[in-house]
Amino acid sequence: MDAKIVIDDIRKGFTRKGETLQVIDGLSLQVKDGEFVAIVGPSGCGKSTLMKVISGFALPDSGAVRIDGVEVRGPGPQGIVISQHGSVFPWLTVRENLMFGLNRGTPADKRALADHYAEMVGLKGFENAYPRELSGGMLKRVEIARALVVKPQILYMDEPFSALDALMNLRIRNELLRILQEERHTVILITHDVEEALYLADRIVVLSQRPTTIQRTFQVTQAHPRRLSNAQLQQMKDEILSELGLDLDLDLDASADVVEQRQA
Ligand SMILES: Nc1ncnc2c1ncn2[C@@H]1O[C@H](COP(=O)(O)OP(=O)(O)OP(=O)(O)O)[C@@H](O)[C@H]1O
Repeated sequence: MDAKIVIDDIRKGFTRKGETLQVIDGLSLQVKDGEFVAIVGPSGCGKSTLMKVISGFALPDSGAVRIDGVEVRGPGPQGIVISQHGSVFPWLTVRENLMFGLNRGTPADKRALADHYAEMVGLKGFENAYPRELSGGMLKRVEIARALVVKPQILYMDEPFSALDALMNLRIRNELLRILQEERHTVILITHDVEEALYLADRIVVLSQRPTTIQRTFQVTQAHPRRLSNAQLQQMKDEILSELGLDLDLDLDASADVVEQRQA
């Protein structure tokens, strides 16, 4: 099957006061229709820049991104970005926020669709609430519903759950998996959280330090719901952390040394 998204040898840098900071250095990746790809990488390596290029919010200096064979020259209707910053309008109710991006159908159709998605993310009964009346986790669910209601083919998620507490993070991950089972989207997720990637993704791409390119990819074949205590997933987690330069055994040894030195 042809790839849904083709990222073809892209390069991207930023020039300031005559100095160029090279951020992406010849990166190629293909994402299949309906695939869930997670991207992890060292802090500041260029993950968000990559996401902006893939979603059309920034243009590469060279190379190209193609969706269904068509080169991306700007943000398109087939994809929606969910970021950590949030884009819920505070002056609109939950229902109005969900109806905002809908431009087809009668007002009654739009309302019914908005309410369906509010229910899907567990916000039934809060359709008339304003964002200020919701918790952080509920707001994030409005955000997800707002992205899903327009039925995008592609979800671009840049650290979408990083502002949430651990429990809400787990709940929303499960919510997302459930929705993805019902409605097939192609997903690209950027995350700092290796366990989140292991829990959700079909494939995990590890980026190198800046200027970034793909260092290694991991195929995650375990069926959902996954148990992170699974030996293969644990092994993969160790390998990914090691790719990221976070070798846990070494780090523990190093910190034990420090403790011993302090005690001496
Ligand atoms: N618009 C811009 N102009 C100049 N430099 C930029 C711009 N956007 C990003 N950068 C620089 O590009 C580099 C990569 O930034 P980016 O935000 O893509 O990294 P990241 O991997 O997402 O970071 P983090 O892990 O902290 O979320 C950084 O050094 C950043 O300062």
